[in-house]
This record gives sequence, structure tokens and C-alpha cells, in this order.
Amino acid sequence: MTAATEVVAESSTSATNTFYFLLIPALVLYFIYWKLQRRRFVELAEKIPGPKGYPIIGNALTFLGSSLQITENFLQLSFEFTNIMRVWIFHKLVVFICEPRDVELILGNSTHLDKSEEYRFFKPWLGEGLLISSGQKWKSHRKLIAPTFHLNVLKSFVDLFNANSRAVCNKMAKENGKNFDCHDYMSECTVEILLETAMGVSKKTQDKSGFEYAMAVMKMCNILHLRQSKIWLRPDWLFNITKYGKEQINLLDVIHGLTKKVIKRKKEEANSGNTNYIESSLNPAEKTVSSVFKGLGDDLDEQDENDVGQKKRLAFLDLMIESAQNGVVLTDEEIKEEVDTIMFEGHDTTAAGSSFFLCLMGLHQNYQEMCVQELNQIFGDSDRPATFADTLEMKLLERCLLETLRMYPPVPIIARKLQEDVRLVSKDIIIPKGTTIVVTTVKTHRLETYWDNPDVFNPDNHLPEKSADRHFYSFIPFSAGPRSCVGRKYALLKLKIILSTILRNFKIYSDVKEDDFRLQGDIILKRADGFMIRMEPRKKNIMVS
Ligand code: HEM
Repeated sequence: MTAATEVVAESSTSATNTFYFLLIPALVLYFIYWKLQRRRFVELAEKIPGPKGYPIIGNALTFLGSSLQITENFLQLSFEFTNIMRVWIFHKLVVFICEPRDVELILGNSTHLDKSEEYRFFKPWLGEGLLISSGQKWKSHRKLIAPTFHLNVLKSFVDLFNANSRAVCNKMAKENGKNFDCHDYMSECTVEILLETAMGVSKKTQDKSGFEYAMAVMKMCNILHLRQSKIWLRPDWLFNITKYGKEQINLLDVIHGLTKKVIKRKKEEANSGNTNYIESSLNPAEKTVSSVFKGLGDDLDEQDENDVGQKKRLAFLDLMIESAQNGVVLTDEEIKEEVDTIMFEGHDTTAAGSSFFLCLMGLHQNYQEMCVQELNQIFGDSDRPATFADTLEMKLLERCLLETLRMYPPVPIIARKLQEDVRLVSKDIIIPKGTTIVVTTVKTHRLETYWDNPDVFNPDNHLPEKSADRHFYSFIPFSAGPRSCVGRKYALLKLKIILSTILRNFKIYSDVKEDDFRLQGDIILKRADGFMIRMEPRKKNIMVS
């Protein structure tokens, strides 16, 4: 070795030594900092009431098993820990809250907009669509998408809502007198409505894909739920080699197959100059679908209230495609993600909500008959379809629907990752930054402090004078605040038309009492025992589309 190479070797050894000399104390300091942070995190967590856990795994066993079992375990614990509950899932802190004043701190605050880690299982399906995305992407896409559910746009969908409602009545008529699960019908109907309205795909060009899509979505939800509940299915590399991983690939083929087809068709229409502009303006009496959700601090009421003059608007997919063409930064992949998101969020939630409604109408015959009387007053003997103005008169039906969403909220929980410490209002507790916070809407909706006899179906709970006195965040089926459901008005209008059409055509019966409903707290709240009802026609002929 020459003197020169010796010098180089020596200086590189000393550089390496200096590196380790600095690295080791830096690591030690970082470890001490992390330990102190962790100690503070654990100390704050231990002040929150919760069940005792085991070393290392914490309370993970509570969240294992079938979704039915998990729901039952959770309900059992919630009797013990009423307003707040802390659990450890290995090293992860999860805090469940339901008191409206605390819920407002999370949902009403734009600091805590990021979804929890569990939503990542949706990614292969929904990508970075509105439900999951965060930061600037979420903000700009929300700004783009919210106006596509403007009341003016919704009013232009009324004829399609009617036609599809009549079509589903015709399909269900074959079940006359039999016990059957109404969820499949509601699911197919809501997919077809979404395709025709938000996506602008006409019935003529649809095929059996609506039903196949709905069934694939149902199976995908089951897989996603399994991944939440079975720890070994959580890591992607392990999940991908199981039969569920392979099934997911096939299901996503069906689901994405439909969305890609829909986008392709719309693009072809746009290229040939066939963009459907919706031109109308609102009169002041029509600036609401329901006044119940006023004050929830989202952007939807604001956009309708500030609507002045005649404007040209576009339905969801038309706008997405036009925005991409006009240079607003929106890639093909982003359009696909948003279409998948709207198709999922817009269909499974309303299918569950409408199925619960039909079961409850079957059980509460008095309210069913009162709704039918209300509909008779609106429509008399006429078989005419409902108008937007008619839906504003369906006051009792709306209250029955809201009461259904209170008792059986289709989205039973909402999870967020805390971006900073939160001091609760209801108790002297600080929830530390980094916690996964779960708003348990199912519990909020049944708190005795806010609801008299919360386990009893009582549509009067939503009389204007009662709603006015209640905390805004005590009734949040559509979430609330900046990240509330963008399809809230669409859902309410569509549901009023579907459900009123069904009630005008059929008398509904249901034999299973509410206490015997076997609730499954899946991604979407459903009945594990099926939504079984019986129907009898009210008139000789079913209304035809
Ligand atoms: C009864 C029917 C519905 C219920 C109960 C419901 C409920 C909800 C809830 C609770 C959230 C918040 C979820 C979370 O933060 O994790 C949400 C978000 C969302 N919903 Fe709905 N929804 C319904 C119908 C619809 C419809 C019909 C559409 C579209 C056509 C829709 C589109 C969305 C979207 C895109 C989001 C994400 C919003 C964002 O993060 O900015 N939903 N929905």
C-alpha cells in the first residue's frame, strides 16, 4: 500500500468513526425522546376508561371473530363504558367517543380530517378517492365534486328517480305474499339509479352489470371486514396469497370493469359534443331537501343558499370529464377513483337505509298507515309520479326515514387519526395526538341524555321543535363538519321517491321484532339475518314506469 492510499484509507476510517460517533448519540437521544413521548402518550391513554387488556396484545381479542361476534363484544363493552372507551390493539391506541359535544371537537374541526389507517384496505378499490384522500387533494376534489350534488342538479334527476322506483316495484311484485330479503332489490335499484343520474349512463345502454356490480360490492365489503377482524389478513403480502386475496382480484375486475366502461362511454359522448348541461335556478321555497341537517357546518347548504340566478351545471361524471379536458388537474386515474368512490358510497349506504326503513314500516303498521294517508293527501287517486315539490310535503315519511337513520345508521362508525391532542368537553380527559379516534354514531344516536326512550322508534323525535332543541352533533347519520357526506341531499331525495313509491304500491309486513334483529357492524350496518319483509299490493295494478 502506498503512503497516499494509506492516507485515504485512514481518512475514510476516521470519517466512518465520526459518523458512528455522531449517529449513536443521535439515536440514543431520539430513543429517549420517543420513550418520553410514548410515556406521555401511555400515561394520557391510561387515564381514559377502558377494559383491562393482556400484555403486548392489549384488547385485540375483543376485535377478533365474525363481524357478528365483534358487534356483540362491542355492544357488551359499551354498556360498561358509556361515553368513552379506550382499547389497545397491540401498541395502537383506539378511543371510542359518542358524546355530541366531544364528537363536534373532532368532526367539526378541520385539523382532524385525516382518515385512520384502517381505510387503507379500501385503497385497491377506491384508490385515493374522496372518502380516503387527505390534504390538498381531498380539498380540491371536494370543491369540484360538492357542486355536482347541488339541488338544481338533483331536481333534474327526479324523473329518473321515479322511473327506477317504479321499475323496482314491478320487480318486487313477483314476491307477492312471500317472505323475502328486500336488500338485494334495493341494492340493484340504487346502483342503477347512480348509473343513470350521477354517471349519466342511460338505461338503454346498461346491461346486467348493475346487479353483478352490486353483488361484487357486497362481497368486497365482506372481505374488507375480514381484513379488519382477522389480524393475519392485515399485511398485504400475506393477504394476497390467501383465497380472499385472489377473490378480491376477481371482484375488483367486475367492479372496475363497470367503472371503466362507464367512463369510456361518457368520454366518447363528450368527444362527440354531447355534454348534458343542466339549466335551472332554485326558487326560495325549494332551497332545501330537509331542514334537519342545517347547522352541521358543511359546504352543501352554503352552496344552495348562495345560489343566485340561472346557471349551467353538470352532473358528477360530466363535470369530471369536462374538468379533465379543460385542464383542471384531474388524471384518468383520478376520475376512476372518484367514480369508484361515488358508486360505493352512493349505493351501499342507501340500500341499507331503505331496507331498514321497509322492515321498520312492516313492524310499525300505525306509522306505515299514517305515511300512506299523507301520500294520499298529496297524490289523491292519481298514479302520477312524485315531483320535487311533492317530496317537500312528505313530512311524516321524512321523519320515519330520519328515525330509521337514527336507530340504524348505515355508517355506524367514523374513524379519524388525531393530528393534535384533544381535551374533551364532557370529561377532564386529554386524548393524545396519534390516537385512532372512533366516533360511534350508533351510540350517539341512542344516548338517553339526548333522546327520550332511545330504543323506541319514534318519528316525532324529528319534529322541528324537538330537533331545534337538540345538540347538532347528536344526530349525524351523514357525519358532519367539513368532511360530511357529499351525497346527503341526493340520498334523502332519492330515498323519499323510492320509499314513497313502494308505500303507494304495497302494504308491507315484517315478522322479526327489532330486539331479534341480528345487527352486523360491517363497513355498513346491516342485518345478518337478512332484511326479511312481506308485501301485498295496495292496488290492482302496480304503477308502471
Ligand atoms: C343514506 C345514505 C347515506 C349515508 C347514511 C351516508 C353517510 C356518510 C357518512 C357517515 C360519511 C362520512 C364517512 C367518514 O368520514 O368515514 C359519508 C361520506 C361520503 N359520502 Fe355518504 N352517505 C349516504 C349516501 C351517499 C350518497 C348517495 C353519495 C353519493 C352519491 C355519498 C357520497 C359520499 C362521499 C363521496 C363521502 C366522502 C366525503 C368526504 O370525505 O369528503 N353518500 N357518507
